[in-house]
Amino acid sequence: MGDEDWEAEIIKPHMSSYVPVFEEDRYSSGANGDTFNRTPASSSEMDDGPRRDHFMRSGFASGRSLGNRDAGESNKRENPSTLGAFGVGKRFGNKGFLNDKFEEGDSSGFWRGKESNDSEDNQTRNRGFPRRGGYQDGNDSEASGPSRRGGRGSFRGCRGGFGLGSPNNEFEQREGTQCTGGLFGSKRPTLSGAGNGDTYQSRSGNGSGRGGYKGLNEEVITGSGKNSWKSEAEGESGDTQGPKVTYIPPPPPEDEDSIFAHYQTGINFDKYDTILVEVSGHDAPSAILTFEEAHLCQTLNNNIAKAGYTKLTPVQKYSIPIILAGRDLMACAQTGSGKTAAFLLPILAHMMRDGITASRFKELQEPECIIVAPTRELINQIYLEARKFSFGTCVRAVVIYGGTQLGHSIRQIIQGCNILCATPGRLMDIIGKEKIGLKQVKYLVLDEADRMLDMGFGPEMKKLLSCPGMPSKEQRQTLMFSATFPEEIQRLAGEFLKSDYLFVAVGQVGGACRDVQQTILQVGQYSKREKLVEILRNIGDERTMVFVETKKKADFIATFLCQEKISTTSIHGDREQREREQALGDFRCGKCPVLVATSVAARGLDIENVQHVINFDLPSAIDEYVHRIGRTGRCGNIGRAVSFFDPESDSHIAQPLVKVLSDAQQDVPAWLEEIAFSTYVPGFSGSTRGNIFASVDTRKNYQGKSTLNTAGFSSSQAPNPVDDESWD
Ligand SMILES: Nc1ncnc2c1ncn2[C@@H]1O[C@H](COP(=O)(O)OP(=O)(O)OP(=O)(O)O)[C@@H](O)[C@H]1O
Repeated sequence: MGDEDWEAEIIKPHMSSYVPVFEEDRYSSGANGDTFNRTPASSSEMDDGPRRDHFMRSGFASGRSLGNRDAGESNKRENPSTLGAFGVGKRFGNKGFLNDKFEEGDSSGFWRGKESNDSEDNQTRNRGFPRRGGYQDGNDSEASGPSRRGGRGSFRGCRGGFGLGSPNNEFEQREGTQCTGGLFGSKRPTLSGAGNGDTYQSRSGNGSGRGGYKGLNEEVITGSGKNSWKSEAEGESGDTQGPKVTYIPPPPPEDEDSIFAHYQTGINFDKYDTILVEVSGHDAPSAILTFEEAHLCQTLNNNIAKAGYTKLTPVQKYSIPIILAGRDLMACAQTGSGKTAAFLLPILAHMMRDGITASRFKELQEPECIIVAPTRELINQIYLEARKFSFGTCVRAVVIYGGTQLGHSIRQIIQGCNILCATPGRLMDIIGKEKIGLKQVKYLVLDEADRMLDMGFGPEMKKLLSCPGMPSKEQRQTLMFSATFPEEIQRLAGEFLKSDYLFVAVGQVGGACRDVQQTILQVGQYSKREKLVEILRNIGDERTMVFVETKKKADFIATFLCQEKISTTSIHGDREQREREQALGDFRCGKCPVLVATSVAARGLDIENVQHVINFDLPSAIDEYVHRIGRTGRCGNIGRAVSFFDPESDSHIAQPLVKVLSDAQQDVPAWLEEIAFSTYVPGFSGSTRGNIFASVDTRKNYQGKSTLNTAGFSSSQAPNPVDDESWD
């Protein structure tokens, strides 16, 4: 299918065939083995350069060499300090790219209207304005950073934007209505996309394009429209304009086998011990080497054993004693290395020690612990972990998130709630409904903390902390975890933490997991689909996540792959929650071995046996790249990530990408280095949100020393006192 077909494809969505799954007559290459193409970029991978005009788009074969003669070569990086060479700043033959740049939506209208970026980060604002035919306007990037195609800078003004009246929450707030007090006084519909006129909404439901979805557990009711900034509560309870969400997620299985189901650690699990760990801040407790040293209660130890954990990961060795000692913590460790248990286990241990009694049925629940995460699927996963580790105790964990019936969330809570796992929008709604009181909160956890504090969720987090009853930071324990921690976000985080918080960095802050073999292929946008199909056919049935930059593209690529008889499903923010969960379920169980996803699935998701990640589109920010490829290569298992690099649109990421590859001791293609040189920016940060390569606790810029150790050996602490003034 040529690119000229894109518009036709999208304007006539495959309503009957969507959700795009082909189970029968499913393509099988028979290549279940290790047939993945790891050959460095060959000339055929290079000849997909930008086309001079639209006519040239027909047919994928008419590629043009980009003049990067060394594209077929790659350099094995032994020395991670490649970046020192960026000062050369020489230019290679890439400048022609710009001259015949093709604007993707020019003829199709698919991405027309660049100012109208409706990234999920931005939806709050964009949905405040009338839109027409969802496929004709705007870039619908879900990128967590500013969109690179057209949307660039569109919300830069929000940077560090605490206090802005216009929350830009990426995935969560989109479900509700809000912002009336902000820059954009309009409301958004409660159901994603439903009611905004997006023509393809109908694909998922009964064909009615406007608020027409009515699924098994859902109905759409138009509310009356009372003004309030609050996002979901009113929307879902019908107080405001917009449809009411009545989806009730199925309860998770209750049997012990399902609760403790887990996958095996991989061959590189023991190599975690060789990773350097840096602890900064003063009086850090020593790391522990074994679970026994944590002196957890018997029930917890039983649960740990049933979960298949026999050995601590580095982030657990350091974080568990720190949390047990009652200290605030910011911890940064590579994707898939066990951060969830690193905070859950000591919190549960404290709760058991404190003799938490089962909270009984009452209208207002006062949880001792609140955990927030940026996406619904992730918070649900954290909840399942909390349920697993608290099995057999009287600690009750509850999960609430957007896209589900508000009444269902309330019913879950009033049955008793010690640990509340929530997405921010739903949490604020429930607090607003006075179903949750904050007075008893002793532990506040921000998972994916850099995301939770950036311009998307930062304002919501601020609101949470200023809610009546929320204990001050001196009276609660605040814990932040992520695989990436841009400097700028670290500074913001200081506001939430006690001044003597500890910072644990396992390996390089913001570094990619070394168990993921990374390959970067130079592929022009019009050759991407062909290349994708080629790779997926080689992969066979191995589980693969394909990341694209926009929701519409996710639909399109999923449909395209189904047409190619590759069993595929998709997850993105314009899908109903029920569909999202179904898609994830189908992917998890292997029914659909290919999941096309936007950034909504980039962080935190822990899915067994994901062997490949393909970046069909590279993200706009390098931290996003690190999280995406971290969906594979988890817990010591080996994974592979292939990224299509289109010089026309991706050169901005070349430099940080080279650094991530070098640091992870991956091959760096010569052509990528050339592009990185030619786009050299002095003092580059690698992220739209500051330097993700903060190799250390940013306080060290002010205070001096920290401690460096390999995991498992306790550190000698002699750091200087923190400059309180900088943080409070
Ligand atoms: N000590 C351990 N022994 C065995 N398995 C473990 C251990 N710790 C964690 N795991 C498992 O490793 C997997 C990854 O853990 P987890 O999801 O907590 O990683 P993460 O560091 O939070 O990743 P991400 O940065 O992607 O969010 C999970 O399946 C978890 O159950």
